[in-house]
Amino acid sequence: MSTLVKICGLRTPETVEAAIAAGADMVGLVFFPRSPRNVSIAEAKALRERVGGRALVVALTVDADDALLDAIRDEVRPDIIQLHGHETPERTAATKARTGLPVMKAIGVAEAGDLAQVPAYAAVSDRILFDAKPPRGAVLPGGNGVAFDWRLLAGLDLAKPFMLSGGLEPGNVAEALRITGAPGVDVSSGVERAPGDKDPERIAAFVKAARGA
Ligand SMILES: O=C(O)c1ccccc1NCC(=O)[C@H](O)[C@H](O)COP(=O)(O)O
Repeated sequence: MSTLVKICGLRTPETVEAAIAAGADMVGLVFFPRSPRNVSIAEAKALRERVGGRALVVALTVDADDALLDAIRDEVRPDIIQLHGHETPERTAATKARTGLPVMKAIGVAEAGDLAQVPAYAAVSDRILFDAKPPRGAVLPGGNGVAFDWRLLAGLDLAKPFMLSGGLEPGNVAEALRITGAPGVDVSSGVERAPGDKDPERIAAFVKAARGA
């Protein structure tokens, strides 16, 4: 089966079009004001309308309150909510129930022990996203361009679909897929010229490399 590809942190119509033209399955919109990839509700709504049904729209939130979740659900109408903060399994389940949308919970990985929490989240999530834990002192909980040891996921037996992220780029995604056997990959920094500035050529190269793996 073809590898699922998510391009995260898109902010402009041009880069949304580049991701779709490259064949991305999912486009991620970041709702986190401290991120250089942050979008307002109004900007996200316009991007969402542009995407139409050509890709799945993922709304990325970080410990969002109910008001923000409601605004995203009602105005942006994403296909999936990504939870990238310290949401507990209970909060993850409540978010799914409140929004009525599939939920993808991000789990930060640095060592094998970090995987102990996976069953609790897999029970209440539709999909798991394995990402590198942010480096000490990082401002962002994700989108840091840092990889973790992919061998930690080798042989993973998970009843839910999952995606791999963290430090992926056109030049290493095939190797990451070979080691992890992940059914999907997610990238942000690895397809940028600078934080928040996506490069259409790198987006195309990334999708091609992931699909060729
Ligand atoms: O990308 C951001 O700015 C961001 C901000 C706050 C929370 C999460 C964020 N990104 C999460 C993602 O899904 C990224 O695609 C993932 O962490 C991989 O990022 P990268 O290592 O830069 O490819």
